[in-house]
Amino acid sequence: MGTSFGTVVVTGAAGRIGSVVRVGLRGEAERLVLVDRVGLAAQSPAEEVRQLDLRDAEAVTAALEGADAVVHLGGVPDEAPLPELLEGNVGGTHNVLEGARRQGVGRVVLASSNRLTGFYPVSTTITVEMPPRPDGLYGVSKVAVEALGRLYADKFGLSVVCLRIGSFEDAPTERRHLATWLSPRDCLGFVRAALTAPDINFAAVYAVSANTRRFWDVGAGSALGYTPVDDAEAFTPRISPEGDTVEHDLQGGAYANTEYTLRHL
Ligand SMILES: NC(=O)C1=CN([C@@H]2O[C@H](COP(=O)(O)OP(=O)(O)OC[C@H]3O[C@@H](n4cnc5c(N)ncnc54)[C@H](O)[C@@H]3O)[C@@H](O)[C@H]2O)C=CC1
Ligand SMILES: O=C(O)[C@H]1OC(=O)[C@H](O)[C@@H](O)[C@@H]1O
Repeated sequence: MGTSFGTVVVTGAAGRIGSVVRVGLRGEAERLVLVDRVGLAAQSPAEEVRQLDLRDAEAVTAALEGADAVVHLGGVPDEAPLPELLEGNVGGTHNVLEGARRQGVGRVVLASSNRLTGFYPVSTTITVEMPPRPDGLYGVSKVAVEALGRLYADKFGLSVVCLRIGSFEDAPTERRHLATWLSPRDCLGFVRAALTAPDINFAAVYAVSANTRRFWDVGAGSALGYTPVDDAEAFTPRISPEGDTVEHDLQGGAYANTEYTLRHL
């Protein structure tokens, strides 16, 4: 594949999703700037590493110099005390958006999460027009992430895509994943589409595989030009019903339990 993406900055590049995106965009991005607070080593001449904390606004702005796009994955990926979520996710995303505004970055892709609608019942099909019902404080932080994206799109004309990522796993391992799974291949498909879809001021899209049992309307996903290909249903025989100790009727499953948030207060 050719080098169609120009300079792409990936934050959280050392993480689970970042590692897959890094490899996936290798050879496709002319220059790949890998940002994380964890040390990384460049693995190709096209790669550059920036070890920094996303809470450091000046360092983030400097890392975005000359970027055509940023895929912002860095942050706290699950329930945590609110100050950590506010600093890491809300503050970190603000720094990325503000840096992108100052550096004239053409496209900002933000890692949002399905957990911002995790309190809806499993029987409801969710569209991106429906109001958030977060399953915890982490979900609340992602509501703020999307609101920041919208603000920077509306007020400053940035082009922002929020990917509401499902459960990113090599393969589904629990019953909830039969609805929420996002395969690595589909994850890359959504990220590539989020980087290249033309004429976007703001879009929020569920990034989920083509699961027979999915909870989310992916009509807007095809508006990005990507149709997912994997279906968790094929893994059903490998998933033991005993794996679930509680029957969950909320989309966030165990994440929506009262205790899950109380443990982090
Ligand atoms: N894994 C999943 O299924 C889902 C992930 N997401 C979101 O996708 C993004 C990536 O998730 P994962 O790869 O699973 O998480 P991860 O924890 O594996 O990776 C996050 C990376 O961000 C870095 N990071 C965290 N705070 C930082 C800071 N202040 N400064 C610099 N680097 C920092 C960490 O060092 C880590 O390498 C997160 O924003 C998460 O909320 C959303 C929905 C589902
Ligand atoms: O909903 C899910 O399964 C996933 O959602 C997320 O946002 C989290 O980052 C991830 O740790 C969960 O596994």
